[in-house]
Amino acid sequence: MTALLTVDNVVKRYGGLAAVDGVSFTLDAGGVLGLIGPNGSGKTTLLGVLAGTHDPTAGTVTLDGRVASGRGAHRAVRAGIARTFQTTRLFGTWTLRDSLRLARGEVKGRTSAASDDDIADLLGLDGLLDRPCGALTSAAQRLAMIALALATGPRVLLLDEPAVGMDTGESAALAAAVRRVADRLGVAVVVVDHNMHFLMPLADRVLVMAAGAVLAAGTPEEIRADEAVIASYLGGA
Ligand SMILES: Nc1ncnc2c1ncn2[C@@H]1O[C@H](COP(=O)(O)OP(=O)(O)OP(=O)(O)O)[C@@H](O)[C@H]1O
Repeated sequence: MTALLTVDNVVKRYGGLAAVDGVSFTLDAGGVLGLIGPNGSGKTTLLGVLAGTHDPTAGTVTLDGRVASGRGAHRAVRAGIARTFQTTRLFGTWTLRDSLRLARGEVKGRTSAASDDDIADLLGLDGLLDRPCGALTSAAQRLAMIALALATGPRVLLLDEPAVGMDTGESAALAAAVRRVADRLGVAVVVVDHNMHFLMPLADRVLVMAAGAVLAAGTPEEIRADEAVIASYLGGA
């Protein structure tokens, strides 16, 4: 079986600095890849290349065999790659339902087959569709950002620190929601987060970055036992 997403030797340079330095991995439909590493190791830059906002200096990202990288964010979303950001971006006075309508109309020729109610159900936001986004808790606002990304009908979902600021219960609910999205919609998920209690039980595989390169890749169990990873990043986590 060919992978849904193939990242092949991606490099992103800023002058003399290789923020991403030859990263390769594949991801199947319904798979969840955790992306971890110290501050400045290149995780956000790599997400930017996947999302089309950053042109790679070298290498390619292909979705179902078609090159998706280096063509801008809009074309990446149209191809089926959607992302969320570290900060929430919602109109406070708009309801979640109105926001979903806007998100569905944003990408010509691409919308989710799942209804607003289906998306809300998957994410544990049922009952909140008609509330103004500004009245939602910050955890619900983070889930609402994922709902907007899902409204564009992505095949690949990129999540940039979705659990930041969440307590243990909230991050466990988020992990369960992301798992449902992967399992039921068959969406491939790449998730960056520093919260190992959230990420390790959620991810099928984990990629550890250090200074732009891949330090280690494997199952969460393999990564937890990897001495180089423990020394450089995980410590006692
Ligand atoms: N636009 C830019 N111009 C120059 N250097 C940049 C730019 N964006 C990122 N960098 C540098 O690239 C490296 C990787 O940064 P990046 O933000 O991708 O790391 P990160 O792993 O996401 O960090 P964090 O965990 O803090 O979010 C850092 O050294 C950063 O300073």
